[in-house]
Amino acid sequence: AIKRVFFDPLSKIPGPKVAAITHLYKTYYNVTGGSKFYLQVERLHQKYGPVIRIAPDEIHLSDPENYDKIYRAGSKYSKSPTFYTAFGYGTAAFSTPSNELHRVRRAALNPLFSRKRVLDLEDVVQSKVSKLDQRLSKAASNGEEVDLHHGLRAISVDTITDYGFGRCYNLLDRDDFGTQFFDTMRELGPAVWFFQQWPFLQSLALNIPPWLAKKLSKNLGSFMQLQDECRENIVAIKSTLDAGVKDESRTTIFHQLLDPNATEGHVVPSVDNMRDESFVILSAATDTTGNAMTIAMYEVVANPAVYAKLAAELNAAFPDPSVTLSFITLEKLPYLSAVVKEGLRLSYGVIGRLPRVVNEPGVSFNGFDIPPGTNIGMSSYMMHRDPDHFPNPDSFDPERWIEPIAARKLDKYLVPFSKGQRQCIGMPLAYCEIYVTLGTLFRRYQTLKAMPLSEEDLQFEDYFAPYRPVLAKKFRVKV
Ligand code: HEM
Repeated sequence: AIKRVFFDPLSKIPGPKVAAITHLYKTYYNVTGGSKFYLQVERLHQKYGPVIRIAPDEIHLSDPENYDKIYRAGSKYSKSPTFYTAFGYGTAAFSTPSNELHRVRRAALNPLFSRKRVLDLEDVVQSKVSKLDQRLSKAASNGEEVDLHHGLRAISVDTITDYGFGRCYNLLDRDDFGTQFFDTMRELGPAVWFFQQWPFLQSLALNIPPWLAKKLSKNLGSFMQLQDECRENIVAIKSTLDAGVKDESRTTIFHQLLDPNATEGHVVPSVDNMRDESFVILSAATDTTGNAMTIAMYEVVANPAVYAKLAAELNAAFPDPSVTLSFITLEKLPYLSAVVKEGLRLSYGVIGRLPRVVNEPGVSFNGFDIPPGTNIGMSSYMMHRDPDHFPNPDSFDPERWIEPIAARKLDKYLVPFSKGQRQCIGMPLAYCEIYVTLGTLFRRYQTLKAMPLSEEDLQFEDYFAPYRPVLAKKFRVKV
């Protein structure tokens, strides 16, 4: 403890002494009180300034001008192994600390998630939105409420499983929009904080026999079942390809990864590695996109002036409410775009920090020298709420994005997808989903009423993606 506080190369970095001494400091905030370490980090910045020490080997920065120095194309910073290994996804593009391995894996997956490919497969997104539209229309006839919290998430899950895996989970067809799937993802969330603190727990958890896991928790059991089904899907695609049978199905991430010529240096991963890759993509696509759509829709419905302005813009662009609203037309609408940006700003993508490792010969931020090997991170939560760029940051205010020159300057500080080489690969798909969903639903439904939510209901807990508290009332509308 004395060494870490007084004789460590990070000793001069301000912060609480207990955080300098032990990782238990961050674990405490991560696992108690609903996982709100991101709020504690904000409080520490208010107290200690723009560079703070949040763990024996970890620094957090709040000055928005530093973001592009860490998260940029060609950055030599690599992902923090201690942070990302705890997700348990081995060599997946998301979690691998190695920039070299990441470059090859990412290059193999890129064609599937390019903007061109998204435009080619826009029908997949349109078909999911159309299902939710039908559910709303039916609810309108029956005078029922609709659970949009889960309905919007079901769009993300059905889109990625259809688009990426070629096997749609069809949550939009279920009466409750597949609530159990989301409960499962949420239940597994806190594990990552325990695994970071005590890595042996991760080895134990990964070696639990499936029969025991199913007995321990219904959600864990259903997660393992999803994994088994995913594995079977990969094996089936692999056998078809190995047998040289012409595969008529659409290219999936598995076709892409099974192709030894996918990109230079690509080595076909094992079936389990591919299953991990697909699960990481599924997790990455679900609550991030779901949160952005939920926040944007809730705020529009709760704010009559915003709702009226958006409806007027959509009515003018699409005089016939029954047509298919194309993504490329929707993304050109200035007010809808401002609503989308506010939805992304206040849903944060990943709410906590994205730790990277400082490489040789070290670096200096805001006058503090930081040695190589230190974990360093910033967060969209702090970026998106910086009052210098986003005055009154908690207010959902599309007007801040309307004046084009001011908006272009603000774009630099909007980082829900992060930036640089480890930026979200699903960004074009996410934009397509968000625009088509908001555009279609707000063109068709202009008198939605949100069931009231309290401040507690609207809090976020940090399980990498932000989650509403288990007991919070969720976003429901009366049509
Ligand atoms: C609004 C929606 C989304 C947001 C805000 C978002 C945000 C992010 C962020 C911040 C990262 C960087 C994480 C880090 O540095 O550790 C990331 C990475 C990633 N996201 Fe997304 N994401 C969204 C949707 C999606 C979708 C639809 C997919 C499906 C393909 C996806 C797949 C991924 C993957 C695979 C990575 C890892 C990329 C890499 O390291 O090369 N995301 N996302």
